[in-house]
Amino acid sequence: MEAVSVEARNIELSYGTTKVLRDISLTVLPGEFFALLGPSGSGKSTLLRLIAGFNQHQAGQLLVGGRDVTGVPPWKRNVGMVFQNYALWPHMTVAKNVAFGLEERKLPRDEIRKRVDAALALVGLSEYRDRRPNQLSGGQQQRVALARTIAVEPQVLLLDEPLSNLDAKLRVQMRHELRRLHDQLGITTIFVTHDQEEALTMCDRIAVMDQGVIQQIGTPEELFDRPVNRFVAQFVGSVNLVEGAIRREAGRSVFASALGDRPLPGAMDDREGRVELAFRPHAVIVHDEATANPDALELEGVIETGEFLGEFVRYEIRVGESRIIADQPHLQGSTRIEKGKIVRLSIPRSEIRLI
Ligand SMILES: Nc1ncnc2c1ncn2[C@@H]1O[C@H](COP(=O)(O)OP(=O)(O)OP(=O)(O)O)[C@@H](O)[C@H]1O
Repeated sequence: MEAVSVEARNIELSYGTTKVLRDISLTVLPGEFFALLGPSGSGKSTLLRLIAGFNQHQAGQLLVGGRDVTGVPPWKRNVGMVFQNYALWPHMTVAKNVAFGLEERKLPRDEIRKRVDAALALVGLSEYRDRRPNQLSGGQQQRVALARTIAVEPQVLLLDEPLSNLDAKLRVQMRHELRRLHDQLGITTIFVTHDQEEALTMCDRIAVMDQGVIQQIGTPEELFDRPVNRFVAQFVGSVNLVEGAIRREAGRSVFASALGDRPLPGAMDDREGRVELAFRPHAVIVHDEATANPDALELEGVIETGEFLGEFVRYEIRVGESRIIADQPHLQGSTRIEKGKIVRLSIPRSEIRLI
């Protein structure tokens, strides 16, 4: 089946007087694996249910495969949704659960058998066809829900937090399985999650949502390296954010903030006035001696805490009136820097963004 695009144009949706989606515009390309990422209440499920046809918008347009589907009921949309709680029939076998939607559609028996077999094989559950849902693990139930949705051969696959009911290890494993399944089917897939790691690891592109507004759309690398605002910088990965003002002084840019007055690395920006400096904890280099590197922001601080996280140590370092988080890789045998020690920090110019 040919993959289709999904396009939202200036969509507005309110429940009563509460605005839940504001001016939503996005295009999911044919065959793309696309995430809607945001905190609880940001409107991502509402948008997904709108694409499925369970919600109606008050303004704007929704197009699937270039066709306006406004007002078209869910069962006529050729869109398949996997719900967070799987919604399997407890009294039916796995095979029956998968066949259910096909029987509803009154497909010939042979066709139903063929599609059920293919869908179960695809999710690796052929041997479990005669079990009931309560005889399966959470991950297996998840796969039945997927098989059931895939069996009806939808043009668009919608996944609402499909991994949130699984334990941590299985969640990571299912990420790979879902991605593999998507790549095999080539089906346009929209995935709702509040877990940034899930979105970054699995998806081609991500729309970050907050309070019913799309904050930024981009590839995982674009969102991580070039967040457009404070919200995206904080939500996608961890970040040091320092508010301050830049002024020109003797041909150099000086950044005045709770860190103190610090010269900025040369040619970083000729902007003046209020800005927010953003840099990732892993971009901070902690050392004993000042380096006077003209291509880095140089700071001095005192170690307040050092948290051992296995691959790295996360230090909280007091700099002036502010605190900086610095993640330092941990190698075999290296010891943690003790509390109270004075250290130098340098942040390479290329790792600093002005927001
Ligand atoms: N049927 C409804 N009636 C009124 N308000 C609703 C309804 N459904 C959702 N809302 C509100 O709409 C907003 C967005 O909800 P939505 O479920 O889309 O968010 P979400 O980002 O998916 O969050 P979560 O991850 O918690 O599901 C919330 O403030 C919620 O309280």
